[in-house]
Amino acid sequence: MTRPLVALTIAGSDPSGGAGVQADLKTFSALGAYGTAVLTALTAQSTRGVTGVHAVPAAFVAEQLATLAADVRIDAVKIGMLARAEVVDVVGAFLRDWDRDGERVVVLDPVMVATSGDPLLADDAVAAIRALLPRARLVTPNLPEAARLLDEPAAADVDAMLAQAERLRGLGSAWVLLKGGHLAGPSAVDVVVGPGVAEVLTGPRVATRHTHGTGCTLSSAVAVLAARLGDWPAAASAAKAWLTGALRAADTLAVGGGSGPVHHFHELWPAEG
Ligand SMILES: Nc1ncnc2c1ncn2[C@@H]1O[C@H](COP(=O)(O)OP(=O)(O)O)[C@@H](O)[C@H]1O
Ligand SMILES: Cc1ncc(COP(=O)(O)O)c(N)n1
Repeated sequence: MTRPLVALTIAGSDPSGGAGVQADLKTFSALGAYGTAVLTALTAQSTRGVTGVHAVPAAFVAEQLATLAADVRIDAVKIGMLARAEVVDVVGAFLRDWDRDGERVVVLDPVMVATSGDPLLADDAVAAIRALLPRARLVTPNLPEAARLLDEPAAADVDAMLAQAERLRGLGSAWVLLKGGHLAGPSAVDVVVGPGVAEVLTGPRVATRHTHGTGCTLSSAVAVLAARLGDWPAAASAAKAWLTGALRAADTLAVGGGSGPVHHFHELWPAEG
């Protein structure tokens, strides 16, 4: 049997299990990768929203990364909520060392605001995230995050998304997956752009309010699939198709009274009853 890929998430905790590190580890597991995790922040969070954020001291994030990387060979890194500029800088320093040649699988989801609208990144940390972009191979903003990184109004259609994704590449990552989940319409449209590539990924919009953690889940899936397939557009489109399945099965989970999680194990668990 071949050795499973080892994936690392550097992200925050969501106790409700739908987003953050919990979503990332479920995604890695569902896709057949071994999951490791470095915690950057604790949130007090449910499907209804975030009531508090407790950041991990930056020096202790650095210690977690150093201890892990000294022992475990990591095939793919996904970065999510970083909470504060000091933590962003620590992750940048880690990547400078771990990814000296700039050729490893590094996916950065520039998490700024939860689905519920609660802030997950300090206002003064956006500049630090911008400075981290060149350390990632792929960046996966949603529409408000892309607008904030570029200091522009949010894209309102697919042409504007393609143009913004290309401008985001100018900030330093070779590939950008700009997610259009926030655009209304019968489809959920994302775009992926990279060297000589501009693709529109169109999927059906699933009629569910259980979209908590879709961004975390997608970026983790792309990280695993990119390490496996060695191809960013193929990884993005396979990850989106898998996420659509997780959204289709989301209502069966019925976790919490707000915007609940997607079903990460939709391909593995038998239906109950
Ligand atoms: N109702 C839905 N049906 C199908 N796909 C969706 C739906 N909502 C979001 N998506 C997809 O989920 C992913 C995350 O999208 P988005 O909501 O834009 O990001 P975030 O969770 O970071 O805010 C994207 O691939 C998007 O197209
Ligand atoms: C700890 C943590 N990290 C990230 C998100 C963003 O979630 P989404 O994937 O819905 O944008 C979250 N709600 N909580």
